[in-house]
Amino acid sequence: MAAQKVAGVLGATGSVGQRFILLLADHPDFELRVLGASPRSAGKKYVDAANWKQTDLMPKSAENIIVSDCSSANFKDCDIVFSGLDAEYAGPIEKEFVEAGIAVISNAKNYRREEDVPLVVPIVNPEHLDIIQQKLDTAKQAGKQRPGFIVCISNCSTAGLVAPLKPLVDTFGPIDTLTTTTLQAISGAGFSPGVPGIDVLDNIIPYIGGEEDKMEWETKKILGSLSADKSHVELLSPEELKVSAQCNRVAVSDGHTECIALKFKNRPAPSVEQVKQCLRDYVCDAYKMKCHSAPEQTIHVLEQSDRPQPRLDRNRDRGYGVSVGRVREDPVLDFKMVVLSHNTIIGAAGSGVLIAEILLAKGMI
Ligand SMILES: NC(=O)C1=CN([C@@H]2O[C@H](COP(=O)(O)OP(=O)(O)OC[C@H]3O[C@@H](n4cnc5c(N)ncnc54)[C@H](OP(=O)(O)O)[C@@H]3O)[C@@H](O)[C@H]2O)C=CC1
Ligand SMILES: N[C@@H](CC(=O)OP(=O)(O)O)C(=O)O
Repeated sequence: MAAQKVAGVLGATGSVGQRFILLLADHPDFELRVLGASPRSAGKKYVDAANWKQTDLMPKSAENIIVSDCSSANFKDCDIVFSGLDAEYAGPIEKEFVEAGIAVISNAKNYRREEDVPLVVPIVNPEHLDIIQQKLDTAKQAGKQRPGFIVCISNCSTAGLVAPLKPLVDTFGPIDTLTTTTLQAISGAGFSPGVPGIDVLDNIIPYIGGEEDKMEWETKKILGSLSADKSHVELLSPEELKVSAQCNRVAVSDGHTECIALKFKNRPAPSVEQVKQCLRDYVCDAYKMKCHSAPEQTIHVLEQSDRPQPRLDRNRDRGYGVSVGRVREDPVLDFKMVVLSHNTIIGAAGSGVLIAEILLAKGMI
C-alpha cells in the first residue's frame, strides 16, 4: 500500500469541519495531522475546542490534536488541506495557503467563480480537475516548483441538484429549463452561530441569503465544458440553460431536499421509465476509478410514493449517494422529481474527500 498523504483541516471545529474529522479518521489514503480554526480555538485540544454535534462520537485520534491558528506555516507538511472555513475569513487564508504551495480543497464560496478554479462535484464533473493538471504541467515545463492550487466544492444544494442532471444531459441532450424549490437542513447554516431553535422549530424560513443566486450560477459552471486548452470552463449561457431556484430552511438536522422540474431541449422528450433507467444506470467516474469513498450506486431511484425522506434516505452509500423519488411527468415542463442529498457529506466534506481521492488517483497530489 502507498504511504498515506498528510492532511490538514481548516475550520475543523465547524459543521463541515467536524464532518471532515469523521470522514478522514481511519482513511486509507490520508493521515489527518493538523487542525486549524479561529483564534478562539487555537491552542486548545480539539476535544475542548469543538462543540461536537455529530451523532457519531468524536474519533479518538482527533481528541488530543492541538488546534492551530490558520497560518500556512502550521500546515507546511501537509500534502492536502481541506477547508471548512467560515466564508467571511476563508478568502485571504486560502490565498495564503495556495501562495505557500499548498493544495487546498475548499467548501467556501470565495473562489468558486474564478475562471481558472475548478468547481467540482466529484460524482458529476471530475474532468474539470484537468484544469489543475494543466497548471501543474505548465509549471513543470517552465522548470518552476510545484504550485499550490485550489479546487472548490459547490454549494451544498447545487451538489444535490446537478447529480441527477448529469446523466440526463449525457443521455437525452441539453436541458432547456430547470426549476428547484429546496427544503434545506439546519446543519447547512453552520454552527457559529447557526439557526436558533426558536426560529426554525414549528416553522419554515423562506429565505437563505445568497443561496438562490449560487444555485442558479454554479449549475451553469458545473454542467459547462472544459475549454480546449483545459485552462477554464465555458459556462452555459442563459440561452443554453434557464435555472430558477427558491430556497427554504426547514427543521431537519441533515439532508437537503429539492423539488425539481425540468424540460429538455430535444423533442420528443424521453419517457418516465427512460428517465428512471438512465438515473439508475449512472456510474460515476470516481467509482470506476475505485476511489475509496465513491458511491457504488451514485443515484438511488426510489419507487415508494413517500420517499426520499431526509431521516430515512440521507445516508445511502454513506451519504455519498443521492436519492431521487417521485419521478413523474410535469404538465408545465417535461418531468418533476424529488432529490435528496446529504448536505455535509456529498454537499460538502464528503465531496472534498472524494475530490482528494481523485487527485491522488490521477497523480496530482
Ligand atoms: N454546512 C454546510 O452544509 C455547508 C457549508 N459550506 C461552507 O463551508 C464553510 C464552513 O461552513 P460551516 O461548517 O457550516 O460553518 P461553521 O460556522 O460551522 O464553522 C466555521 C469554521 O470557521 C472557523 N472560523 C471562524 N472564524 C475564523 C477565523 N477568523 N479564522 C479562522 N477560522 C475561523 C470556525 O472556528 P471556531 O470554532 O474556532 O470559531 C469554524 O471552525 C462555509 O464557507 C460554508 O459556506 C458549504 C457547503 C455546505
Ligand atoms: N448555504 C448553505 C450552506 C452553505 O454554506 O453554502 P455555501 O458554501 O454555498 O455558502 C445552506 O444554508 O444550507
